[in-house]
Amino acid sequence: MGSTDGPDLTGVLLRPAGPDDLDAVVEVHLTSRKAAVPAMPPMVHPDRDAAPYLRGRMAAGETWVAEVEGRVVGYALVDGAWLDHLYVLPDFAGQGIGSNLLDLVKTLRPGGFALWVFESNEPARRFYRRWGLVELERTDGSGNDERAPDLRMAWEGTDPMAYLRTQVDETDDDLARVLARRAALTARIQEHKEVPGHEGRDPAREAEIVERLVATAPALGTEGWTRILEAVITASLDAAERRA
Ligand SMILES: O=C(O)C(=O)C[C@]1(C(=O)O)C=C[C@@H](O)C=C1
Repeated sequence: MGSTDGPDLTGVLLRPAGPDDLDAVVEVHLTSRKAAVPAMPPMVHPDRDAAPYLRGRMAAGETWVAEVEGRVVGYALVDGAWLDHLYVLPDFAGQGIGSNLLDLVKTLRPGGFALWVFESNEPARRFYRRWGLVELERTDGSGNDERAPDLRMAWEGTDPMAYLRTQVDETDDDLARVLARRAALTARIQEHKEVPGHEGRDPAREAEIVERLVATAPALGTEGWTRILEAVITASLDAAERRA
């Protein structure tokens, strides 16, 4: 202990990882990840993939290790505004090492950060909630390798409004790209319709679309999705007519 490399929050040394730490990080990752089953779904990639994967992740982001008596027992990997990994060896769990790593990440990212946690991983969700993270978004798991429902949790940083507004802005940028793509398709469809444009609207087709939207994202409800689709289709048909 007593190194000046990084904060020493509880007598456990936290220090930035170097290339020589790869093997130890892989060991912590595999051991902790496997011990977390069944709270986490079983790993879908073979153990031999862990080293090249983690080498790449470590090169892209910042990794800090927790060391006890010269042994790496935990690590946190941050990339941009994402906490990609936070693992502590099971034998060293419950000693505050995870919360020390999390505290460190808060000092590294005072503007806030997010992470993905499996919905089934109650212990991890409880841990993050306890240290002030909030659940921002749920997915059905179709976007992760394990195909298991997960949640985006965030620490909203020292200025939560600024963090959340940045998140809204990024989401609006995504939305704009998706809606432009959709509007272009609506415009193309009009070229193939006997009665194109507003006059040729198809209420049955629109009801089907609403049903799918509700199934994909129930939070906004049938009423909400009906209004949104109405606005999207109206604006798209207007744009198609202006272009025609
Ligand atoms: O599918 C069609 O018939 C379309 O014209 C496309 C579209 C849409 O944008 O989704 C637009 C208007 C119709 O009422 C239904 C759907």
